[in-house]
Amino acid sequence: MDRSKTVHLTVKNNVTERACVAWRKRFWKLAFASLFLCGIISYIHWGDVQVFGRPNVCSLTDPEVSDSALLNGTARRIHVKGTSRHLPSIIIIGAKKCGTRALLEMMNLHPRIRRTTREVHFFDRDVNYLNGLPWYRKRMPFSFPDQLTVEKTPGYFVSPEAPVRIRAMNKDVKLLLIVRDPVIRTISDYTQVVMTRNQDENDQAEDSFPQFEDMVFDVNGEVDTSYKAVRTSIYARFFPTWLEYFKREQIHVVDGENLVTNPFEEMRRVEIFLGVERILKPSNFWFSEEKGFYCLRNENGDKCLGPSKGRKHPNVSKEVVSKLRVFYSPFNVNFSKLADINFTWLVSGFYCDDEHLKETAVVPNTISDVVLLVVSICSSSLLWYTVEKIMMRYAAVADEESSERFSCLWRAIWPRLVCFLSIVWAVVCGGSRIKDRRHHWWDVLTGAVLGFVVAFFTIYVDPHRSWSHEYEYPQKSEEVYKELSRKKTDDKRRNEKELKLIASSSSNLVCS
Ligand SMILES: Nc1ncnc2c1ncn2[C@@H]1O[C@H](COP(=O)(O)OS(=O)(=O)O)[C@@H](OP(=O)(O)O)[C@H]1O
Repeated sequence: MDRSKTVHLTVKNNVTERACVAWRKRFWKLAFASLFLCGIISYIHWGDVQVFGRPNVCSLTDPEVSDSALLNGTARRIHVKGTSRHLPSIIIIGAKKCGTRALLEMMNLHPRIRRTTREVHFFDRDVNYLNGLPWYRKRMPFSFPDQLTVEKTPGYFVSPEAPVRIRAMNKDVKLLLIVRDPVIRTISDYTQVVMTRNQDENDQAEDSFPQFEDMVFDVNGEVDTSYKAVRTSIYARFFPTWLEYFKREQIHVVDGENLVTNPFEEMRRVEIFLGVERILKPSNFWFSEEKGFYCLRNENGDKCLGPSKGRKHPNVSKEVVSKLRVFYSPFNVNFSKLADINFTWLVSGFYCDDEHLKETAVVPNTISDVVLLVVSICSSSLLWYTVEKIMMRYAAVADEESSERFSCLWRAIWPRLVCFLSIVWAVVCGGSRIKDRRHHWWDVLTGAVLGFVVAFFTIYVDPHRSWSHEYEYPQKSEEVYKELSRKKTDDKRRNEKELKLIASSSSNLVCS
């Protein structure tokens, strides 16, 4: 009897095992299919493809100047029926020499956006501001009601009055701030002044103007913060005022360095921030070897920025550059924290090839980062351990109930589903942190490695688990099955005995 029971149990276990394999296969098929579907949906949503509700670019014409006119520089003001001037709902506030013109022209490629051609200086110059909003509106381009007007004046960023004045006009306005490596920005600012001065003084020799070093350092050799070109690059000094008047979500910070090397990526972020259709494509940007920068392209032709954009910078010695980098380093870290962004060049990028700068680099929030790390490791291990215990318990219950489906669900499907969803969640979180520039990809990769190590040890310390990814407890379930069948046989015997007893006592009764 024992032998026949064992055979029966082995067959039963094999059947359960086979059913579980089928369920497992089904699960993976379903998981991969849903992952594939998610991939397609996110590609359509985030990628270069916009299948649903893609507006017809050709039907949206520039109401004021045709693109071809803009591209060949013969723009004339044409007032198309149904258009009017609107106060801007988007303003590029700066910073000067960070690529504000490039950003504006790239935005203008979008049919939903109309831009002013000139800097208006309304909010930073009293003489203009006193003219009132009607004066300001007159300087705006004609646009259709569904189009957004954008204005750029880099001087706003450093103006103490501009934030409060802009808020008084429209507290919901969307602001764009473009920043680049502060040292390069300072050199660019200096170059512009030198060039303009030399042009004004009938093209005198370049060295008639003080050298860069003489401008940025005072007589003691310290960085001269009274020099405007130096001051403007201290982004952390001006940004807090903007945060006083506007919510952080209202200000989009554009990476000026990335706009030079990867304009499509930066413009995609701008489109997302503005909530306009994603229309710009990589083909809207082409690299001009002659200019050394990306130029713009639309169906009407090509356009590069003028000669005042992308000027040749003077040679600045490595020592001067290093000294300036040390000076800007704490301000950069501060700005990075305030804006909650992490441009690689802003906090760490340039320290790599500069040995002595590595020592002076500010490491932000080291202690709180370590505490956070320990807390997160402990909590995730504990959570995982608890989840696994619950699943083990249910697997045992399922075994006891000897329900094949239930057993498969807890032993084969459920743990895999939890695992799979956790990994998908981690990947999506990591990806979005990189995308939003909250983390560098290197941080996310390190986090992932750390996660795997912690997961391995969590599993390793559990005495009931092996590193086999199998949530099956063969000895346990075998024992459970044996116990169960023993109990069943005993019950059956007891029943039979009781029945016999009842039968004999009832026959006795009848006979008597
Ligand atoms: N695509 C493209 N073409 C040309 N130039 C580009 C481009 N993208 C960014 N840049 C950089 O923009 C810098 C000028 O910045 P701004 O337009 O903000 O200058 S200004 O404040 O309006 O004077 C300018 O600085 P300089 O190189 O010092 O001239 C450029 O480096």
